[in-house]
Amino acid sequence: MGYLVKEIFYTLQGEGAHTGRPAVFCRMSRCNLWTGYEKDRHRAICQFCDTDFVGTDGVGGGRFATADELADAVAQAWPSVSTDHRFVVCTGGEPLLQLDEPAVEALHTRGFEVAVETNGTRRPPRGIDWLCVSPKIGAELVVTKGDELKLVFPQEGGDPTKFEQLDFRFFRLQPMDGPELEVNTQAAIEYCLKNPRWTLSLQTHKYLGIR
Ligand SMILES: C[S@@+](CC[C@H](N)C(=O)[O-])C[C@H]1O[C@@H](n2cnc3c(N)ncnc32)[C@H](O)[C@@H]1O
Ligand SMILES: Nc1nc2[nH]cc(C(=O)O)c2c(=O)[nH]1
Ligand code: SF4
Ligand SMILES: [Mg+2]
Repeated sequence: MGYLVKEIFYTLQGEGAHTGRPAVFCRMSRCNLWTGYEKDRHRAICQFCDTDFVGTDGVGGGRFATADELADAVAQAWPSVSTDHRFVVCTGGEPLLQLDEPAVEALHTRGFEVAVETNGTRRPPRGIDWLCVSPKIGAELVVTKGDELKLVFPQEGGDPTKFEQLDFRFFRLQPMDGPELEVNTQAAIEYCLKNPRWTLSLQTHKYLGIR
């Protein structure tokens, strides 16, 4: 068993409410909505993924046998020994296939606030400090409350009004990256202007040229 991790790296959170905040990203391997192989993309439930989450071969990646080993690797990526302002974003792939309560506890023990980016198809363990759910049309959403709902926009059959009654503090539209990014960004801007409950989330790291 253990935890399979694609990569662990330190950068600024690029998206959502914590945009600009220094964070260690712990990108877990594997997803339940796509194999991660290009040959399978056309038949995946989630077809627009911008991420390589296959294997454990990225910077800082590997197989960590225990929660303590995983949390030690995350702590090692934080630039100072000071535990002030420590922040980890668990993402993937789909982190909730692997992230469990012992891992969250081990990260807390090392002074980390724990954020998660999830597709919302798996129940989160207790103790997560910031839960960002990004629903995928065609996949059952089981996580109906959290801190931030970040809808990639537009998605066929993904009218934002479908999500407005859920129990989140922030509702964001994130333009779908890909060949239509510019058009999608304009559409998201227009949607937010007309429906002010929704606010724009840009993938600022891509504009800044950081990871
Ligand atoms: C790679 S996913 C990993 C976490 C989780 N599997 C999920 O989907 O939320 C991280 C974030 O990137 C978003 N994302 C993935 N591909 C995107 C794209 N082409 N354009 C905009 N956002 C995208 C996801 O919706 C999610 O909010
Ligand atoms: N800088 C930066 N911010 C991010 N926010 C969410 C990301 C993700 O892939 O989950 C991500 C990422 O890959 N890089
Ligand atoms: S659910 Fe997340 S990690 Fe999985 S394929 Fe979609 S965007 Fe990528
Ligand atoms: Mg990303």
